[in-house]
Amino acid sequence: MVTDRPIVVAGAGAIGCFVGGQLAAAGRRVALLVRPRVKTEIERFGLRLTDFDGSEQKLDAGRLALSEDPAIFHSAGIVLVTVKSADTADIADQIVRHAPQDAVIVLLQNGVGNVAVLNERLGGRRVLAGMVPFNVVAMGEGRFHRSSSGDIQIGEDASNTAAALSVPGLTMRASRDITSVQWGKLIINLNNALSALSDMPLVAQLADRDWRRLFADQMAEGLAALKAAGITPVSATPIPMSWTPSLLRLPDVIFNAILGRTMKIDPEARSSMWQDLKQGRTTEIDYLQGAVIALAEQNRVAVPLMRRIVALVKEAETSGKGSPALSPQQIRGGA
Ligand SMILES: NC(=O)C1=CN([C@@H]2O[C@H](COP(=O)(O)OP(=O)(O)OC[C@H]3O[C@@H](n4cnc5c(N)ncnc54)[C@H](OP(=O)(O)O)[C@@H]3O)[C@@H](O)[C@H]2O)C=CC1
Ligand SMILES: CC(C)(CO)C(=O)C(=O)O
Repeated sequence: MVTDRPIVVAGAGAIGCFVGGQLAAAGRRVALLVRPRVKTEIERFGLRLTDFDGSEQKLDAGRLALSEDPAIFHSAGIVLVTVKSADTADIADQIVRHAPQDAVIVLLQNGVGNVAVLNERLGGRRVLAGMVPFNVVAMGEGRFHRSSSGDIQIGEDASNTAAALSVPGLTMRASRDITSVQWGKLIINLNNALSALSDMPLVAQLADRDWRRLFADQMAEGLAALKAAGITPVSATPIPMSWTPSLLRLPDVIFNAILGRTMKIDPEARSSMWQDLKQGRTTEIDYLQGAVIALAEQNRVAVPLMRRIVALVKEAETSGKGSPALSPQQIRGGA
């Protein structure tokens, strides 16, 4: 059975180390395909997984197999793809070369296009799309901090892979409509760019009505583009998608009371795009805003704010100086 074989994390960074670490802590056989710097970090410090609720797990490096060699896929039962979207095609080619034909491939990535890239390259293999609602920040010295709540969702399958991957501290739920769930997450991920441009932690940013109005305006453009394309996103949060822009525009006191009751986010949460700018890496903007802009173009929907945000993120990528720490007014600038 594939579930008796190791779970291999393909490209372990923030999400891969946290998810792989939770599975290993629960006694699953886990192997991480890692870059040399991540391997050295884990070998030196082990893994320390901290959570927004204050819980913590520590694992010695010996509890996981670590390698930078894709031959590590050779006996995989399940492969968790946790690379950034731009690396999906490369990792797919490595999976084709090294993983057994019957391994189940599960995508734990943002964006909606990765599943097609994998299906195209992995023709005939079992590929399940997924959606990770929570935030993980790589804090250094082997610490990976989950700073917000929510359960991972993956596509439903006959073998119930979601149940096979659920352990204490990490629940995966099966979804019958994972594509709509991924679109719902993409709409939330439109804020990754604002978080990256603001240089603010998510909690501080969401506590400020000017930032929320900007997020709501961008989200309204996104929802209009999806509607024109006939896509009905499923909310990735406990709040229905169609209410979210109005909710974001509410005064601080009311918004904070609703947020506090529906989601847990701690002060350390930062979007993955903020982490990319900080580390001088190319962001996933083309796979997030880019996917919506493509739909908007096909359906002649105007998305001027989103286009301006893409231009600002690209400028920040080119400058290589991390977040430009812009204000909402500076971002609105030419839109
Ligand atoms: N971080 C978060 O809070 C969340 C992230 N996500 C999504 O999850 C996905 C992963 O994000 P995240 O974990 O933050 O990304 P990271 O960049 O932290 O992790 C990806 C890791 O994969 C490595 N990698 C890429 N290709 C290979 C390869 N061929 N062999 C070995 N290692 C490789 C990267 O190394 P290198 O950088 O050197 O290429 C990097 O260390 C993204 O789609 C993101 O949008 C979703 C929800 C929340
Ligand atoms: C923060 C979060 C969970 C939502 O925007 C995310 O998906 C990311 O950082 O990429």
